Amino acid sequence: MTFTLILLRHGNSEWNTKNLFTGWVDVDLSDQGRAEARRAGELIAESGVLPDIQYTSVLKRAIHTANIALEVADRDWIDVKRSWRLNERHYGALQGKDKAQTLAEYGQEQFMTWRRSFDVPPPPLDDDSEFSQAHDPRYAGLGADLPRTESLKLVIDRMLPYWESDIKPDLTTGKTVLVTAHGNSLRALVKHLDGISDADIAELNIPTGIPLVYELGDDFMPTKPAVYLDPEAAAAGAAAVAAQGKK
Ligand SMILES: O=C(O)[C@@H](CO)OP(=O)(O)O
Repeated sequence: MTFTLILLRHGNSEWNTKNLFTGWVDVDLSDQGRAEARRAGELIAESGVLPDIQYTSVLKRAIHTANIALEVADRDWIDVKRSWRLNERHYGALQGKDKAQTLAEYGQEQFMTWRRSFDVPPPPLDDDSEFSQAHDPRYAGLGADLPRTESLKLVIDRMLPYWESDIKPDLTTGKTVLVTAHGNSLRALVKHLDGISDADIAELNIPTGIPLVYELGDDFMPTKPAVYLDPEAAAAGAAAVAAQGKK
């Protein structure tokens, strides 16, 4: 028995366009992002790999990407489940900061440690910051689970229990599952699925708006390498993410 999982990073957001660290700040898609979401829907429809259930984070850039893509693919009627556990990595005190300015201020090594190291979180974000989620009603029930900063390791720690408790059981019923989430929450899931080491995950960047299709075996691990539905655009998109901060 094999299972089908589609991963989709949200389209370009208003803060991707401005080159700002985003994390849990709930910014919307840019016009480019909405176009990428439509293209994702076309790619899904053309591939014939049609989702039966969709998962998203609780952030609107992922929710809107899924809505647009599924409408284009004529699958906007499928069930939806949302969880904060699929949110972007909480970027701590970097949320709202300009990536290029941060690189210039702190230097390449510190910048890359914050962005891509496995287990070094940025400094925590103050609850009084305009970019804090401490008083956001959607997280009212989280209590001590509400992060003030996260490393990729901490994202894995909060995301994998949800993979086990919700996503895997839906896959087990034979449903094709679409997970629409974020650069770093998807890096966390891809690290798990592809068995990428703590060191090598630094090199992995996920492009916006291009569906990535996995075939999983009985052990819920890939039976073969995952495939981007537009490999050329995916390579260019991943390179653009890697270069952020340099402009
Ligand atoms: O700012 C962010 O939240 C993320 C994704 O856009 O950025 P990065 O790729 O630098 O981890």
